[in-house]
Amino acid sequence: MFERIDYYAGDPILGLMEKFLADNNPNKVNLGIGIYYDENGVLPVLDCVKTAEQRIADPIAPRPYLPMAGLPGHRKGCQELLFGKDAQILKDGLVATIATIGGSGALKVGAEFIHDWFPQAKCYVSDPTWGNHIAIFEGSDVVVGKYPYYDKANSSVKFDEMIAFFETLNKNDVVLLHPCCHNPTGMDLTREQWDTVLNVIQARELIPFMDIAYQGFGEDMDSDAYAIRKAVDMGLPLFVSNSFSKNLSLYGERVGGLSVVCPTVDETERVFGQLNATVRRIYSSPPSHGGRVVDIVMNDEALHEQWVGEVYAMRDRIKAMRFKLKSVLEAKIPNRDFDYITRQNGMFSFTGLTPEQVERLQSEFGIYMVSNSRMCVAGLNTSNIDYVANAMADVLKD
Ligand SMILES: Cc1[nH+]cc(COP(=O)(O)O)c(/C=N/[C@@H](CC(=O)O)C(=O)O)c1O
Repeated sequence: MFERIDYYAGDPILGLMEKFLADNNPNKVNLGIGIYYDENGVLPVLDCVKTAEQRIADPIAPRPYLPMAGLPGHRKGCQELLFGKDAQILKDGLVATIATIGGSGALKVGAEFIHDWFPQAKCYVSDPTWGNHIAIFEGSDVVVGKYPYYDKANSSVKFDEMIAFFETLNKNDVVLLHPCCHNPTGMDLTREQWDTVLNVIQARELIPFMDIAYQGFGEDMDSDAYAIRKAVDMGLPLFVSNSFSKNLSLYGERVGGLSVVCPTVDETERVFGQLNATVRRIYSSPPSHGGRVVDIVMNDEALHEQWVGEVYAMRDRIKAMRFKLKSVLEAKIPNRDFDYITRQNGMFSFTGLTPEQVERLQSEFGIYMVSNSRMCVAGLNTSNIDYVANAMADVLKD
């Protein structure tokens, strides 16, 4: 009956987690999946979340279905985080926002929407990008292409090639963009470059789809949303998927959002309705527990302020690890350029190690990176960074 079903090769990121957990090496270090670990190598529960959880736990409340679009407070939290608390488009009711099952759920609903209502549209992702971008859009029968993005030789962005490529695209083609903290390269665009990108998108009448999964880990909450808000200022139609997995450290609660900025209130109503219809036919409604945590933290002024401070503390620890790793590697291999480590932004560093070198780190040292050489810098801490740097120096020297 099922003998013709293909074996699943596993996910290059999630599969790595399983291998890491099964590894008995006492010195093993997990630099694979994009998860923030604290200085003690522990996945934190944020203090603002602890308070929210206590409010949810007492008094304990029933767990009815949520609306298809999720809790209004979750949706409002997404909108104010992405567009700014006083954004005119929010006052004018021009944003259709649903709470989703993480950023992945947001991308899936967005991909289904594009397939259903823009059937001729192709979706172009950066080369390289987060692998699941391709799987999610292809899984919704959207044709996926790649736009030039990362220059491995110079650890930089192929900006001119990227723009030239966008100039060849057709009206309503979707371009999937990382507003900050690019995954997997960590290489972000400057504000001037974003302005140029958005001008080309406007001129070619492309559809920008911005996936922001690390807001607050780059510069700050508002700066990290520059591209989003600039697109709004330009009056562009815009899709934004966001994730609270990393910046609320709520990975397993599956909380995110999908927002669509529309030209008129009528179009907003139409889009919002179809987003709801799409949710209903995929997973019906989002999870309530995580949604309530988001609602409480995002809408309680004191908790929101505490949350921002906790995100910036995570951001700053990652930045400190970048500088430390760079200095240790420079000391060990003086003739090699490690500037990329501190030029890159957010949770990831694209180390440029070869697949063989990545494999040696794993097999000989128990250090896990994604096979494309992406390192989750948040897995580093003062206890393991010398071990990691020494191992990297060893494999780089041979
Ligand atoms: C750019 C991006 N977008 C969306 C997601 C999905 O987030 P979620 O809210 O958990 O559904 C992730 C997760 N990335 C990390 C984990 C994963 O691969 O699922 C990663 O790149 O390691 C991203 O890196």
